[in-house]
Amino acid sequence: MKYYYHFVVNPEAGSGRGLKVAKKIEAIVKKRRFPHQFYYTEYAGQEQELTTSLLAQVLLPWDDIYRENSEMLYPLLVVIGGDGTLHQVVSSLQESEKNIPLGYIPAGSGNDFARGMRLPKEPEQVFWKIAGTATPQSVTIIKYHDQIQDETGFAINNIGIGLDASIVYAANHSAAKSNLNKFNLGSFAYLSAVVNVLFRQKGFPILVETNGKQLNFTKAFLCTTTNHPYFGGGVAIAPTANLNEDKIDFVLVERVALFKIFWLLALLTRKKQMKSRYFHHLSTNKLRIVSTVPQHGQEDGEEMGKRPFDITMTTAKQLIWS
Ligand SMILES: Nc1ncnc2c1ncn2[C@@H]1O[C@H](COP(=O)(O)OP(=O)(O)OP(=O)(O)O)[C@@H](O)[C@H]1O
Repeated sequence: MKYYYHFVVNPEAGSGRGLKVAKKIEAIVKKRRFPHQFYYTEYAGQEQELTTSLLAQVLLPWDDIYRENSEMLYPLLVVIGGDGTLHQVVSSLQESEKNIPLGYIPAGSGNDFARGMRLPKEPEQVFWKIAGTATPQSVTIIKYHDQIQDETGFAINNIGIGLDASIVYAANHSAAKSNLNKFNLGSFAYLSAVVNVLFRQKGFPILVETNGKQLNFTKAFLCTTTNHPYFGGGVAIAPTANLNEDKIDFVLVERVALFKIFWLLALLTRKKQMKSRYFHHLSTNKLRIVSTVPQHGQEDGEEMGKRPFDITMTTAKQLIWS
């Protein structure tokens, strides 16, 4: 089996890193004469449109038969971009219910999914790993349904209600981001949003249901469901989570006095957060979270809006060429 590579690229990911990575990969596939085509997005959300048209025209569901067929030119979708781009493409693939695999070459600023997958750092190495793979691996992602909005979706990293989502919102809407992005200092906007929100985010009541048990928290602060350890650009919030297990991990941190939050952050940097009694963690394959007080939500770093939630999360499977 050989591949016809279909590269969907967000050139803007990682403040322009997407384009640089795509050019490196283009040099390889041209030199080696690998059949390929590049599709560059020109605006946010176009990656979904491109995926939908590739689904209709060229992509084929994976079947082990292809592996045996040396004459076969299998159409392989490869995403070059950050977590947000990957989120959009995977959502389109999942909605199609066609069991389509994809390769992923990270080029964002956070790259949490790539960390969870333990992909090599250099894009060329990631490409050669894809090119040398004969069969995709099945990884666990999150499927959700929100009862209130009757909305279904998928996440490749995490879904958060509360602190992390407020940070995403604040960073996206901060004056610092729009002024500083052109100098490549988006991370300053992120840091200032973190500090700002840490001071302002209040505790909120939340109900969690899993395995027939109900847990009530009166002062939730950070409430995140994840399928691998990392969030927020490399913070190992759930160190024991694993993409290859049919489980999702739920993490809740209670609102406590500010000095205790800084203590918790210090524990977090050493992956010792489990020691705190304000840190709660569980691993499951089905979870319902109810927040009647409107809170910001985020899915893979994309805003879900400020709203009440009654959200049920289960595991889903995505084939990754790696
Ligand atoms: N050509 C484009 N111009 C502007 N935005 C785009 C374009 N193509 C895609 N997008 C949008 O950019 C957003 C962010 O992309 P992405 O997450 O891949 O990059 P990033 O934020 O730099 O990386 P990370 O999420 O890993 O930190 C996504 O919502 C995506 O839909």
